[in-house]
Amino acid sequence: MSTTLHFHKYQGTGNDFVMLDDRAETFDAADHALVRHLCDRRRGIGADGLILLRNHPEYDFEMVYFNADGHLGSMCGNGGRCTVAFARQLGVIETETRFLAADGPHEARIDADGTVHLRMQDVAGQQELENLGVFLDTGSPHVVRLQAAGTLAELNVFAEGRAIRYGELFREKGTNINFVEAPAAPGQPWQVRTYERGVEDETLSCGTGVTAVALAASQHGATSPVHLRTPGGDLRVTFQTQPDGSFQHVYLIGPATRVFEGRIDVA
Ligand SMILES: N[C@H](CCC[C@H](N)C(=O)O)C(=O)O
Repeated sequence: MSTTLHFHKYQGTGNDFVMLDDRAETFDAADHALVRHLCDRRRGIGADGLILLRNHPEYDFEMVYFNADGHLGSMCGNGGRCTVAFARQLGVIETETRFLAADGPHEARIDADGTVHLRMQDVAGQQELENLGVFLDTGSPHVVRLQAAGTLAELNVFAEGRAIRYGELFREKGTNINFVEAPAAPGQPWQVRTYERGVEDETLSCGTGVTAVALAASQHGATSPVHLRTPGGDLRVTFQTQPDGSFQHVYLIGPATRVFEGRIDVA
C-alpha cells in the first residue's frame, strides 16, 4: 500500500531543503534510503538536505538535519534559518526562539522582512593546515582556502573540493571545503563557493561554511559584520573575537524562504 507524505520546500540563499513537520514523530530517521529518495532531484522532490521539525520537552522544537546522501548531518546554518521560518509558519514560535540542533542549543529571531538571525555555537579557534588553509568547526567541519584574486569564478570547485574531501587528511569523516576570494575593494563582500560533504558536490551556499569563512577572514583584517557573497545570495556574519582566539556571539544572518508545499507518494 502506498502512502503520501506531506512536505514543505524551503531555501536559504539557494541551499534547499525538504522540511517535514514531524511533531508526531512518525518519520523513521533510520530510513536513509527514503531521505535519499526525497532529496533526489530526478526521482523525488529534490534538495541538498532534509529536516525534521520535532517537539522537544526543553526547547521550542528540535531540528533534525540529514544530508542529501540520507545520513544524519551535523549543524546546517542555512537549514537552521529555514527551520526557524518553518516553525513560525507552523505556529510553533512567533519571532524569537530557542531550539535544539545536532551541535546543541541555538537562539534565533526573525525580522519583519523575514531575515533570520541565527546564533551559532561559540567556535574554539582555527587550525592551520599546511598548504591548504585553515580548519574550523562551526557546528560542521570546514576547510577555508583563500584563492588568488580573480580565480574563484573559474575554479573547478567539484574537482578541487572532492580531492580535499577524499584526501588523506579528511577521508574518514569528510569535511566541507570553502574556496574564498577576499574583497577587491573596501565595502565589497567576501566571495565564497563551497563543496559540501554529504551532498558531495558544490551547493549554491553553505551557512556553517560562510560562518567559518567570516571567522577565518578576521585573521586577514575583516571585522564584524562580515559580508559574504555565495552563488546563491548574500549573508552576513557577526561575532566577537576573544583574546584566546576563540569566537563568541556568532550570528549567521540572512533570508529563509518557503518555496512550495506538496505531497509525494512513498512506498
Ligand atoms: N549546508 C549546510 C551545511 C551542512 C553540513 C553538511 N554538509 C556536513 O557537514 O555534513 C549549511 O548551510 O551549513
